[in-house]
Amino acid sequence: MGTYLHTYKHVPCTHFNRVFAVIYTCAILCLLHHHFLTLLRHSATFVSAAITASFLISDLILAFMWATTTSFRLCPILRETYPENLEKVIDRKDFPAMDIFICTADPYKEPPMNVVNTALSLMAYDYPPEKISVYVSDDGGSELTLYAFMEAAKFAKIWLPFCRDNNIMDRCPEAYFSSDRHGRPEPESEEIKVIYEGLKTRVENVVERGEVSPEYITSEPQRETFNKYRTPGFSRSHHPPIIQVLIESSRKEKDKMGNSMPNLVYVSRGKNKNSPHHFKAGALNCLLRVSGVMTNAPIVLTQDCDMYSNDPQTPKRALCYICDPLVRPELGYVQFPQRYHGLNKDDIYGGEFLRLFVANPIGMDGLQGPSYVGSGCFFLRRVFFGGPTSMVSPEIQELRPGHVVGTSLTAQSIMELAHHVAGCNYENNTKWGSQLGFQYGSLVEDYFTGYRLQCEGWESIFCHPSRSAFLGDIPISLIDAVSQTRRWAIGLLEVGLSKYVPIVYGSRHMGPIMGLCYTHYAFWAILSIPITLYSFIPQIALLNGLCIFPKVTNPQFLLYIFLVLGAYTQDCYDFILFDSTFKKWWNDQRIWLIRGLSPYLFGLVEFMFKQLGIATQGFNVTSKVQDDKQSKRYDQGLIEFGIHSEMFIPFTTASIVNLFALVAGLIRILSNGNTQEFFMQLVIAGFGVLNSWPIYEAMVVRRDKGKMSVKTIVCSICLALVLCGGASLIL
Ligand SMILES: O=c1ccn([C@@H]2O[C@H](COP(=O)(O)OP(=O)(O)O[C@H]3O[C@H](CO)[C@@H](O)[C@H](O)[C@H]3O)[C@@H](O)[C@H]2O)c(=O)[nH]1
Ligand SMILES: [Mn+2]
Repeated sequence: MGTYLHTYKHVPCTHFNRVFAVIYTCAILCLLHHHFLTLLRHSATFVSAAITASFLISDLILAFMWATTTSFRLCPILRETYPENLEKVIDRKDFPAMDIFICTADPYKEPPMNVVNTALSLMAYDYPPEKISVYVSDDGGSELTLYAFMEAAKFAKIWLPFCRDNNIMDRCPEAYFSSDRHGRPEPESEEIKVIYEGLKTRVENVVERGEVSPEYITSEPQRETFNKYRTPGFSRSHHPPIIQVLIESSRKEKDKMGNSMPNLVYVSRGKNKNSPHHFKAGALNCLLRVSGVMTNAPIVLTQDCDMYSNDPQTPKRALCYICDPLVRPELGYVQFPQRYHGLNKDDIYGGEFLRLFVANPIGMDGLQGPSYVGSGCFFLRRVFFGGPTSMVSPEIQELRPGHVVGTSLTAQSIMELAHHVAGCNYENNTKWGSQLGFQYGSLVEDYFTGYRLQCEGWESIFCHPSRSAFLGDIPISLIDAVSQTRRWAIGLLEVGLSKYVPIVYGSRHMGPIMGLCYTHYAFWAILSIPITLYSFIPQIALLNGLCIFPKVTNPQFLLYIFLVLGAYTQDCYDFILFDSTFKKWWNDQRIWLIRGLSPYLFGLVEFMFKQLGIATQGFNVTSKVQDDKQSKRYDQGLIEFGIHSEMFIPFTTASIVNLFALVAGLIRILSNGNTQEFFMQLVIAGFGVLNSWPIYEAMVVRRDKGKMSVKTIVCSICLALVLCGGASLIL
């Protein structure tokens, strides 16, 4: 292999994809043409015109989304890295320094013990420790999190040498101790486990009590620090900045074996009820500044608090691109995919987001590179300060990307400046959030930031090694899953309909195909329109004996079959191609329908409210707490409804209407023997019923706590009756 640091190859089916795209486009045009003609010629009544128009709109949206999806299939590439060759190109002592950012926002939704595990796994990277600085942003402003990290700092002195000396792969303690390790256990692992369990018990006790009780506070400086959280008027949304250096590498702080340690810094940025704090983007910008003042490493890794490292080689893989002597000067970031642990066998909530996190980035990798997905991304710090050829300077010298930090982190001048740049009013009248740092103005700051960077001319690379670089938590209840998707849908629309409309602005700066890729995400929410129309109109028409699709003998019928089967087969093929399974695909297509009828729909409505100035929810953090019974039901593959939510009503109503329609349609056929006319409507209703199976089970069969609530069922039945009854009056 020589001394290649990385190679790439094209995905095998690319030529086929291109040819298929042309054929499929022709078929779409035929269908749209047919819809137009019907609308013009055969719309005798208002009802038939309305039905034709709604299918025209639906099919236009589906065609548009299909075209955007196709842009990911035109030039996909697969890369490979060779970290074992890295040290032939660059000396270990010349590895660039790295600032690692971990964000957490709520000690009750994001248990501090998990955050600590993430931090430890990253501190234990196979990388010169003195070059690593881990910054933890605590948006929850919580002494619980700080306490957990104080304890973790002590444990790190044992854990890091243990991992290094035994060359452990699972450097996240929880993952290491809970995996069944085959063969001989590492020496000392039992003693370390006892120490780890002690740490865990203390942290969990403290979290349970909701405060750090006096017996856990061992020194006067510690007491002073915790007192900061207890001053009158202190709340998570209103407090001065708190910065605590827990491990300082240069202060000769050594681990148990006498080796250097990485820096570990806790930051809870200042907040004030009157100024917006911009959620995660605000937290990251604060860390960019604080780290800029303290270490100013040229490489920055952003990490969600639940995304622990699963492979200690990861930073070296990133260096394979960043330190490649032949690298393009526009390289801005290396993105690793978000992967998850604890998915159930067939991934009932489609939580893997295979398309979003694997297939699409592979598609964009052959163009200008993948979008940024919020976690697992190694940036060059320089990208946060303007385009590759047009530097934007920060307000103060110390924040410039090339600035060299001389003194110790804890020097008084440095600490003062760090507190200053972490203050809640620091950003007023500055360029942070627009021209500097992570972008403000969207609930998906990751997508928006990546998009703006690529428009500025930065390129990116997708690194997808076979052993996942990071593993995170996924939502294991339906309400969490749909709430997360709703937040994304809103955030994406915020970008899609801002002054940076991807199809116009994006295409102008990155070319039409990249523009289409970004457009695809921006308009997820409008998929709710065709999905909702197709879930109700054919079925209600069938209930009322109204035939709205071509007969089986009509050539138009073949067109429909080709379009539907073509899209579904290609979708399924992608899953198989990227090492997934048929069953996962099946669940994914079901959750796609549910998303259309729930988070996308609600996201679209909420976005419109937001435009009208009606207050809506902000960044609602996804819960990472695991309830044992709930986890068990998840592992059994049961969908968790449990509580009542208005978000469950549309798809439950749809499942009822589809069932009514299928039964009524079958009765009609049995009584007059004519299958031809209603065949397509029957198939659609049948497909709906097939997809709704778990919903019926949750309504009638299940007895566990995750079954559907009576309130949801009653509301949905009423709504279904109103819809069907209302329709029979009009039709
Ligand atoms: O005010 C906030 C809100 C959130 N977070 C952190 O942001 C991260 C992501 O939050 P989470 O609730 O896990 O959201 P997800 O929807 O699971 O996250 C996905 O979507 C987000 C954008 O909506 C991206 O930022 C994430 O990287 C991506 O994993 C977590 O570490 C939070 O602690 C903050 O630091 N401050
Ligand atoms: Mn998350």
